[in-house]
Amino acid sequence: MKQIAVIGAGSWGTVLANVLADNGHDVTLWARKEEIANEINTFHRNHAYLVEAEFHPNLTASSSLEAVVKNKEVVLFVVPSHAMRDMLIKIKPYVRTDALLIHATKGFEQESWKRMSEVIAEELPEWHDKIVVLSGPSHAEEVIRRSPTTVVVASSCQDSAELTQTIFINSYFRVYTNPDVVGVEIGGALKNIIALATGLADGLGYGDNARAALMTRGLAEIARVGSAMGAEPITFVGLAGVGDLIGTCTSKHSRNWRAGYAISQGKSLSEVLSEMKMVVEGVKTTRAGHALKEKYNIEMPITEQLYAVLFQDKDPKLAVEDLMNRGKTRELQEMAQGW
Ligand SMILES: NC(=O)C1=CN([C@@H]2O[C@H](COP(=O)(O)OP(=O)(O)OC[C@H]3O[C@@H](n4cnc5c(N)ncnc54)[C@H](O)[C@@H]3O)[C@@H](O)[C@H]2O)C=CC1
Ligand SMILES: O=C(CO)COP(=O)(O)O
Repeated sequence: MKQIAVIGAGSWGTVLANVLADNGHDVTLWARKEEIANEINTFHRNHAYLVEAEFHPNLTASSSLEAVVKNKEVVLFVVPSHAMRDMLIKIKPYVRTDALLIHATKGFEQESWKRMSEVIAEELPEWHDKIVVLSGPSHAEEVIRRSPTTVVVASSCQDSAELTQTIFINSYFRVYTNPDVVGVEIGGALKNIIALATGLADGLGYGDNARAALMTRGLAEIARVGSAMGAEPITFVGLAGVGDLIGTCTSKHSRNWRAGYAISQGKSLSEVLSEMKMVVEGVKTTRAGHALKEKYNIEMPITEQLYAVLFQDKDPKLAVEDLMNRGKTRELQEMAQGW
């Protein structure tokens, strides 16, 4: 049994905390709002994020970072990417020197375009080679029902990856290890761009062929930029790549898919974001993907078109036309750039 702190009481943080509590660990969840902590402690519920779920009684919550993090053997970060650095700065004084650090955030830091483990390593350098990332096709709404789910945990430290696997794995939550931190983080983050694009295409009524095209050609983009950034290409055919693309681009649970769908129905990006109570990482990640494409001089046509739709008012139908009318391409030669 481990003493575990979970930072972030949104949908994913709460559900991961509940998996750990199911596994017999003593789990304390940090909630930004005191009323959410009180609701979890009193009613074992967090209705703002998970309407019907009732949590394991071993799961308690607090809005005091010090109380949550101090003396904990494991600290799990599940805040949106834009909040990661700020949270790290705040918890730094309380983290035990031998704590296992895990994050489950899918995104990049804005402007620096750093991966989340790079941000953690900058703020907590003693952990630079031991950080673990948890990713894969895992919608909170299904994990809370204990529906069979598979995820991957990546770390350059095999012991840390295996310890994370051991504390999370159970009969509904199967955990694989992978040493490729870069690939797992990039796959998990960039699939949100493709999920947004798929929501748009579905909303425009383009159908199954277009969705399959976006997912497959999206994977090629992810593999190309991922390889350039040092990922193992084979990771992208695993859970953090193909797995999460399928899970997100075909799911109505996906906030990214739903945001894309809403934009296809004529809503502006700011309307969509203000109506959605939960984080839509793919919007900021489209900016990151666009910047990475420039930095590594890589072709990412879907990312480029989505960027134009989201931030330059391009008509989504015209974006699809432009994708379809690109120059002729040789599939194998082009795919080989990523694999
Ligand atoms: N919801 C899901 O099914 C999954 C989510 N993820 C990833 O997990 C991360 C968190 O997502 P969710 O829990 O779904 O988001 P959410 O929108 O449900 O909750 C976000 C949480 O972060 C807190 N928060 C927001 N801004 C903050 C700030 N500036 N400082 C501190 N706390 C802040 C909110 O109060 C809330 O508790 C994202 O990177 C997401 O991509 C990954 C896999 C599955
Ligand atoms: O990453 C996720 C599932 O694996 C969650 O995706 P959304 O943020 O689009 O809901």
